[in-house]
Amino acid sequence: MSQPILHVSKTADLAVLELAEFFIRTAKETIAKTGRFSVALSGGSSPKKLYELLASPEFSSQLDWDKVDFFFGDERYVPSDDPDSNALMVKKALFDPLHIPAKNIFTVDTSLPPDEAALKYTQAIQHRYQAEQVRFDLVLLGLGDNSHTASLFPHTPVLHDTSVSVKAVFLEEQNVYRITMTAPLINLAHHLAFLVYGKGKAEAVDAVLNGAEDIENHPAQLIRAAEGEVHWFLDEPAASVLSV
Ligand SMILES: O=C1O[C@H](COP(=O)(O)O)[C@@H](O)[C@H](O)[C@H]1O
Repeated sequence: MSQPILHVSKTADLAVLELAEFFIRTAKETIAKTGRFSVALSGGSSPKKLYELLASPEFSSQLDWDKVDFFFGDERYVPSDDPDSNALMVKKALFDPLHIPAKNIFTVDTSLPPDEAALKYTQAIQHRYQAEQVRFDLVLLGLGDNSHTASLFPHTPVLHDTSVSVKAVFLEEQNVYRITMTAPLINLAHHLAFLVYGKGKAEAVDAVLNGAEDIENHPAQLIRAAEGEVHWFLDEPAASVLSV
């Protein structure tokens, strides 16, 4: 299993720029080899800058976006027009500006009950890959200050789920459901890329990368590429307590 590859930039904007360049390079190489590029996007607030940069003329002109299939590593269990929706954030930042066709966007149907939404999403992913093994070309990930990634939150049953699928998870503290890819599904990706910036994430970054194994408290430790590479795009504040 390969070691994480760290890309530490002076500022958040520079970390986003380096990840945008990595995204385009990886997508072009994959499309040249296979004809398409499948990516599972992360949500929350950190990646909004990335999606807006990818939608800018400087970057959007570098890729045949019609050859990209967009999925979501996780989704909040809210209506599609809810401000907390990851898909709505990406729609505004990337899909609408680039006029991405609906046929290439695979979102979680949160109008269904949580478990049905998760099952339907699992089936949508399996259908896209047909009989081949479900391996995303790239999965983008964030990191919460509590070491969650996607919606793999501390002390939730999904941390021990060994299936290659999407599951519904109930977050007792927030009294909300989330829909998330399991770690085994994420780990099958050819490339995994975390985007983490800000001093508030520094302790979590160090605990995940250098701390003792403790997936209950630091679920992002579950992210270990089966055969691919795990990249961390960090700014200096987020990397500031990394024990060398
Ligand atoms: O709730 C979520 O949190 C993580 C981290 O978000 P960030 O804004 O702190 O980077 C995000 O990756 C995930 O997609 C989202 O649902």
